[in-house]
Amino acid sequence: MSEITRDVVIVGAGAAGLTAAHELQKAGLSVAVLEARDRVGGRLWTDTIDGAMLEIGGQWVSPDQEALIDTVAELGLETFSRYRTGDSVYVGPDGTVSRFTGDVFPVAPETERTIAEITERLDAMVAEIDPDRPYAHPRAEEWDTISWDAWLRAQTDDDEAVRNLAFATGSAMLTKPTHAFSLLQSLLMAASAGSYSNLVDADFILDKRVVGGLQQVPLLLAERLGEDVFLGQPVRTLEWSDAGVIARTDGMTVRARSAILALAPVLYTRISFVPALPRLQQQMHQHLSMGFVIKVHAVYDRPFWREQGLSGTAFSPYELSHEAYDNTNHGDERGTLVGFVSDRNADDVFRLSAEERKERILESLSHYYGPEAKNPVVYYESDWGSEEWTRGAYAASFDLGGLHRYGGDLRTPVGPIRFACSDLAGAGYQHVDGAIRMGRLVAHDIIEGNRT
Ligand SMILES: Cc1cc2nc3c(=O)[nH]c(=O)nc-3n(C[C@H](O)[C@H](O)[C@H](O)COP(=O)(O)OP(=O)(O)OC[C@H]3O[C@@H](n4cnc5c(N)ncnc54)[C@H](O)[C@@H]3O)c2cc1C
Repeated sequence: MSEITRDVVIVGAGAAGLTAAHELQKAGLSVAVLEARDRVGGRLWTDTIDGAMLEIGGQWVSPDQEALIDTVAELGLETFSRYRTGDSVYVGPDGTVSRFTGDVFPVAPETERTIAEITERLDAMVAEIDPDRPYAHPRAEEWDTISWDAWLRAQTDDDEAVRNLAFATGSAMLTKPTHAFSLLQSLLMAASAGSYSNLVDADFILDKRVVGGLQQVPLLLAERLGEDVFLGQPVRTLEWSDAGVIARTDGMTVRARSAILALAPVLYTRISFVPALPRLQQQMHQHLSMGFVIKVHAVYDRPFWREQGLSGTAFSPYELSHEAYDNTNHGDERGTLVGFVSDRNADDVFRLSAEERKERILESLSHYYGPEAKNPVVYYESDWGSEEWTRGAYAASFDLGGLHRYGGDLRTPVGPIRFACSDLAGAGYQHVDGAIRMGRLVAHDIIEGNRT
């Protein structure tokens, strides 16, 4: 059992924790980062599976994600654009496959008009939301007590319009059924990316990737921190008082003046707090839950869809894989498709055998790209729901009514304990950018506190 003393102990070596640690160290404070897994990066994980480099976790960088863009540049990493030459594909309610360009789905003119009108309304509402304080909007309570689905259905009885509008923040982002979260939560998701229109624009939100993989961000940050990062050290107990904290793992004890909890909020309950966290936090944390999505990787000997003039971008709220993209690695001759199976669809396919699940998912991809999609040379499903130290994907959000009730308290420190995670962010919410912003924010709070 080793025992060390530092200024700050950071629990979790994801993008948020490592950013915080790095900022604190630059300011001259000593840190220890305790990580449960035997690797750094958390929800960033680049690995080689059957000879193919895959982004098992987060990968895309969009132009509004300035904190991530700065970090990527500062670490000397290069980016490349997602392949997007050619037509996108949309599968309609009766299974009809249509090609289109731009970000307007090829639906009937009346449905298109309805989608455009509601999008305009949503953009206006999103413009009024401060992503750091969505709960402060004068209509926060009203908007937080109606589900995203119910609000959309109150705007129009055009089911195809509702499904297309719903999935941008539903299956594609919060990855929960649209009856399970509020309109306000949906507006926050959009506000965190600048507007609802930005969120539905795949060319914006899924713009660039990092050559060699996004996990290099945490790997390089950890390299700078050197021996201050301790792997395989799940924090079991956190004793706290005004005098400081004592974090205990199975093999280590770290005494520090402050602690940063840089883990998904659904995992706070895995730590025994001594004394217990205040009533408010104990209640609030129960109203946050993880979304659930399977990220499916299918690698082919060549990007065959490009030969048919397809960009690889494909959408359908009626398909098992509601969206899919060309995810070919930089400079790779092989072609990779990435598809996503979200919320209840993910539940359903995980009830099948692995073989049946693969068959169903590839069948869905073949509706977009043709029968060749059924025969990848490498097939892999990112299954974050089974990861003990994450328990879902992409991130956590409040259940219906939780955001206006608890949002204002989410980041409030408890004694010497601060909270940082992408799931608590405003701008960049649920994204790596948000994790970096939160890491910087809590680090600067501690640095400022030290000066006064
Ligand atoms: C499949 C998938 C695809 C995604 N795609 C994108 C994308 O394209 N672009 C994008 O920007 N974002 C994407 N995201 C989201 C993004 O990856 C996350 O928002 C971000 O990486 C979260 O960083 P974090 O540091 O806040 O949390 P995490 O990465 O979850 O880090 C928390 C760390 O804490 C550790 N930990 C937990 N409990 C303990 C404990 N008791 N003791 C010690 N350590 C503990 C965990 O092991 C983990 O390493 C995706 C996520 C997933 C899962």
